[in-house]
Amino acid sequence: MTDAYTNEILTQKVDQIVSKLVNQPLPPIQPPPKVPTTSAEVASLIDHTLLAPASTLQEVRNVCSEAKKYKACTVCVNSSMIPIVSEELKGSGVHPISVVGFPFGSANTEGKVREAQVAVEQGAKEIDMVNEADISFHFLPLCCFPLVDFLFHLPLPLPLTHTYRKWNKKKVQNIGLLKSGRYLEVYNDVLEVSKACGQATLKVIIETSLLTAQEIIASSYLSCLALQGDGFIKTSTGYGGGGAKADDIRVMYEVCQLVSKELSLPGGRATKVKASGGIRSLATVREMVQNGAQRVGASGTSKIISEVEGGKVEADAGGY
Ligand SMILES: O=C[C@H](O)COP(=O)(O)O
Repeated sequence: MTDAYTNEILTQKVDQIVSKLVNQPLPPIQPPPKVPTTSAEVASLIDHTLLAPASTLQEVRNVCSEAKKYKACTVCVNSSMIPIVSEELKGSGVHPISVVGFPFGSANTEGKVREAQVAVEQGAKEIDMVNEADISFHFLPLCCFPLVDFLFHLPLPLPLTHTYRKWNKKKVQNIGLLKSGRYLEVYNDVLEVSKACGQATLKVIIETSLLTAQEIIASSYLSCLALQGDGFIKTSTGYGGGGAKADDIRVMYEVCQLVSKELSLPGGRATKVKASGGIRSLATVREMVQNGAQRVGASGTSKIISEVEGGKVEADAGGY
């Protein structure tokens, strides 16, 4: 936990960056990122992923073999599979990744911390955690005083609180309960897991498909503040009903750059962006990179690599 921020401070900071970025078309990144062309370049960006709940040990072994064959960056699996993946990848230069709090992010922080610690002890070199996907976007000044906000949300048959609740529900951008202290919770959720990761790289999945444009900015911002220029923010679990979109990647990249400036990080060090969810073609990989992604999560790596090797660039069939 940190005493650097309070909910009020974070609410003000989130409101500022949201009003700066939301619905503002962003220019292409300058200088343009290098777009991968060879299979080695594409593979070096890819976290080869197998997160299906019914994945067998043999399927996990197959994914490890494919990743070694392609020279993928990593293999991304559920935490229970880390021991076998660490064994399969030993000495290969391909790193094991464990997801944490997957796929909904609604596990408590203590549970995510412990899951990350064990996965790192068992060989995970990167952790992909799911952040609190349900953040609420406060519009009303009353929300800045959590106690008042809490009292007003009690289901009391009072016209004033009833009106406030109705209005707030309309105002609240997101599903899920309006809970006071939410921004601080989201921030501390990432901070505590990042401490547990030690030298392992932490990526924070914000589940863009569940969030409004404002919330994508807010969740990216809170995660970047906690990551302090390290690690990645990542679009999707692949289980949230939608996947990576170029516009989302671009704005996430912009948030990473703005936080780097806000924290005056040396050499402009900034948290990176990982695109994941529904990426099934080389064209989509390239589009994500052009918009700021420096890592791609995909279960369809074989198809993407065969496109590169076969020289055939298929139109994107769309991942969802
Ligand atoms: O980390 C999440 C996965 O990369 C989702 O990817 P997928 O839609 O290619 O299965």
